[in-house]
Amino acid sequence: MADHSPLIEVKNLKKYFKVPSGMNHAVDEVSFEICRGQTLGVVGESGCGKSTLGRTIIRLLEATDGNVYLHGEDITHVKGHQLKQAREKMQIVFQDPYSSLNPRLRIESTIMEPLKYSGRYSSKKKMREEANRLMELVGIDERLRQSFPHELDGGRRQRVGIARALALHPDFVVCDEPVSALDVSIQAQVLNLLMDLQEQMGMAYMFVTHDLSVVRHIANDILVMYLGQAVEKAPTEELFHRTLHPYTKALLSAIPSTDIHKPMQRIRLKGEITSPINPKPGCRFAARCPYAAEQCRQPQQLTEILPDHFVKCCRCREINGL
Ligand SMILES: Nc1ncnc2c1ncn2[C@@H]1O[C@H](COP(=O)(O)OP(=O)(O)OP(=O)(O)O)[C@@H](O)[C@H]1O
Repeated sequence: MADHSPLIEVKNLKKYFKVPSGMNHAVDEVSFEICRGQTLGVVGESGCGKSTLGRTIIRLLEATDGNVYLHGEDITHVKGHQLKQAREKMQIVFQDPYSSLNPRLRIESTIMEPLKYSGRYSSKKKMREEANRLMELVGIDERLRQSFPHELDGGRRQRVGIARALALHPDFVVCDEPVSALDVSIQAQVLNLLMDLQEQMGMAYMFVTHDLSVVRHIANDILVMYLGQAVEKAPTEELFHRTLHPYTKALLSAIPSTDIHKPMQRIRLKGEITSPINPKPGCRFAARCPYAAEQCRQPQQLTEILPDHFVKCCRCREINGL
């Protein structure tokens, strides 16, 4: 029977950075859940807080406020042994497989590192066997296992990054732009590998990207971020077919249409991007929004406008004729 309880639950998560001119609200009250075997795509422009969100959830950064629950257990501030356990269950695949791999470690040793750290293996032989199993799982040829990272191409390096992330059987994986540094011809192979592994192992993915065609292919649900906040969240096809937030409409209009009968009208945003440092309480998109009005100066709530379709825009019903 399918398990519909959330594997990972994020509630009102905030991550602020202190900067000389004030506080950068990099992640501001973001909430969502992901169930086992499901993928949440997180999209938005550069600097909107996607990576900070992922890193805060898996405890690479300390949350300013809010909570993260893994299998229902609050792991936001756990320490010591509990933190080690939580970290093993939550892993990350980085964008640039080259800079995230130690150039002096051979591939096999790279994959054995987390196995060593876990203390779960009684001998080097057992660790090596497990590393070999992992390399086979991600399709790294036996002849490449003693190579150094610089001897592999980008796609194979990313396979190593994936094997390393999966070494301790995580339940939740943040995939932070895992294919954007790769050639287009290799991207599909790595995406298919991630999807196959998810099917076999049942992990939940948070898939960070600015490439909307990638996310449409891989995600069950999509969360759109703008300057640290979630502005729209819906199941993937619902979001593409019934886009409700003015920012998401602009974002999707940038994807080239494959339907010659429905050419997409590109919406070009004008106006200044609001600063994430000490932002005012109203809608952060208002300065660039063609529908901005007086009421947008008020704090906005993420509201369920249609079943399972949430939007943070007080004019949403009006501008979409709902
Ligand atoms: N260590 C840090 N100290 C101060 N500010 C930071 C730090 N890390 C990120 N930021 C700021 O937090 C905000 C969100 O950055 P983040 O890298 O999470 O965005 P992103 O959406 O992942 O961008 P990209 O797609 O370019 O990776 C930005 O304003 C960034 O300048």
